[in-house]
Amino acid sequence: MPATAFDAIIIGSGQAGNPLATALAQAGRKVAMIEENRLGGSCINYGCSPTKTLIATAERLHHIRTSAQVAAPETASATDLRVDLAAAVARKDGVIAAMRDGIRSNLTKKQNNITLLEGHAAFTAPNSLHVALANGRTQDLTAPLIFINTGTRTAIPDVEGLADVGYLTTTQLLDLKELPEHLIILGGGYIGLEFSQMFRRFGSRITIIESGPQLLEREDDDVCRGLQEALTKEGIEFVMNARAYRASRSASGSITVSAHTSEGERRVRGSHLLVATGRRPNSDKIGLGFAGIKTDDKGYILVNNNLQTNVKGVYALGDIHPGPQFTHLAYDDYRIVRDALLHGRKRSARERPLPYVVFTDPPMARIGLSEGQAQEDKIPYRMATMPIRTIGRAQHTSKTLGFWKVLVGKDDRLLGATLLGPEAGEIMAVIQVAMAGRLKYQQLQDMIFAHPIWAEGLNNVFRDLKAGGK
Ligand SMILES: Cc1cc2nc3c(=O)[nH]c(=O)nc-3n(C[C@H](O)[C@H](O)[C@H](O)COP(=O)(O)OP(=O)(O)OC[C@H]3O[C@@H](n4cnc5c(N)ncnc54)[C@H](O)[C@@H]3O)c2cc1C
Ligand SMILES: NC(=O)c1ccc[n+]([C@@H]2O[C@H](COP(=O)([O-])OP(=O)(O)OC[C@H]3O[C@@H](n4cnc5c(N)ncnc54)[C@H](O)[C@@H]3O)[C@@H](O)[C@H]2O)c1
Repeated sequence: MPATAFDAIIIGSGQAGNPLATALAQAGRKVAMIEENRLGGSCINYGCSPTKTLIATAERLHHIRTSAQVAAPETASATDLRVDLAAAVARKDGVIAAMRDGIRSNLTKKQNNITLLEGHAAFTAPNSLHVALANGRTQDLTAPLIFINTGTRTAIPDVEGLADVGYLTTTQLLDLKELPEHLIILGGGYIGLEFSQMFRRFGSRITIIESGPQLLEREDDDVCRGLQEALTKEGIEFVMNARAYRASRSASGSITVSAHTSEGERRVRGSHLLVATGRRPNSDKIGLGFAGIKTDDKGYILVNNNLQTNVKGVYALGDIHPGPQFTHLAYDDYRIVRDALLHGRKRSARERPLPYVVFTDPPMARIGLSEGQAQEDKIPYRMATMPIRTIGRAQHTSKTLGFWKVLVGKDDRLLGATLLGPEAGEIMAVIQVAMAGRLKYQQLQDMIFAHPIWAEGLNNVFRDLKAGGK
């Protein structure tokens, strides 16, 4: 059969691809969207949304268990109260199914006229694709514009025996119906931390094995220490500086992970093992060689500031190109390409703010520079920290763990902030807006915030600014 010609083809129903398909179709382009798994990609099906939905269940359980902290009657002792994991997973499935249905209905809306193909796409030439459809058929397509939005999957580290012990990825853990008795987590990054607290609050014993000297390698030591202390208080165990080299399963079914650590040999035995040591790009099975599309040595597709690959008309959006991996950045990739193609407005993907939040309790949020980065880049700064417990709202709610850390430049404008504490992401957004508006710190210091909200802390956090970097 001859190839079907489109104006634009999108491979992967990710966070950039979905809105781009709609925008291009509404601008009159003939668009095809190809997805091999579930519409909505990782964020909706096995990333952000399912995780945060289950974290909400864990958080509610924690509130009930800790009700005595605010002198409310205790409804059950911490040891008695266990999650109904099957029900929690069913609730999560309902939430994400509704999101997925929303995407399907948008993509298949008659007036959008998007051709939705469910199957695996691979390049056969620079502007041609072959699709192995889920129904067993195949289809060839061509287009002058092709957008690769194929995302990532769990990277599996080189640990002897790992393949044989029946480890879990987050995708599998999110669907588990029976609570692990003791969950070992390989990796203390975003995923390791969020899942550790979720499953701890569900009632599992948790041990995190992390190869680095600190959690969250990009953050300042004091922030990582604060977060580790908070998680340790909830009973999460950490084995740091640990190089896992072997995994084995005993006849009774338990899993043992052996690791060399800075304090000697460690063996951790548990019932389940989650691998959360990073991601790898879904670029290995999409025929990049046939199109001549270049990648870095890890397989991430190289792009210029406008997200164009080295092949004319082919773009790479979202996690598949090198750089930080977040839904809000993938979505911004969509905006960059939409504006360039449909509105003649060019914006660089390199010059954009990078806000992010680790959804632990307390959460950790960051915008702009950390202290470590300011030092590394030799940027002059003044820095102040303020413990959460000094904020009125913290005292009212008994949520006193954490601190805020702010960096100010020579011109009194904000360079960055790292917040560890309740509603950290929301306060970070306030700071982000102040940075976008180029406000000086004194303006936040003197701003009237409603009493008694968390943001009131911004009146005080800059009080003890001191020159940093010495
Ligand atoms: C557990 C977890 C929690 C996360 N939590 C957060 C969070 O709280 N906040 C945040 O900002 N980010 C979070 N992320 C990261 C976030 O999910 C991603 O950054 C985001 O989804 C960007 O994805 P994308 O647009 O690059 O593609 P994706 O959403 O990954 O979509 C890629 C799609 O392409 C499809 N595909 C791949 N190859 C082919 C092919 N050859 N043919 C057809 N289809 C193909 C895949 O099936 C997939 O559906 C989390 C990630 C994980 C794993
Ligand atoms: N809240 C959020 O925004 C959120 C939540 C989850 C995931 N994500 C995204 O997903 C990405 C992947 O998350 P992740 O946690 O898998 O990766 P990560 O890169 O954040 O963390 C991986 C951790 O594993 C450690 N590690 C690597 N190899 C190891 C080994 N062999 N043994 C023990 N530890 C090892 C690393 O030192 C690192 O601390 C993140 O970078 C983030 O972009 C975001």
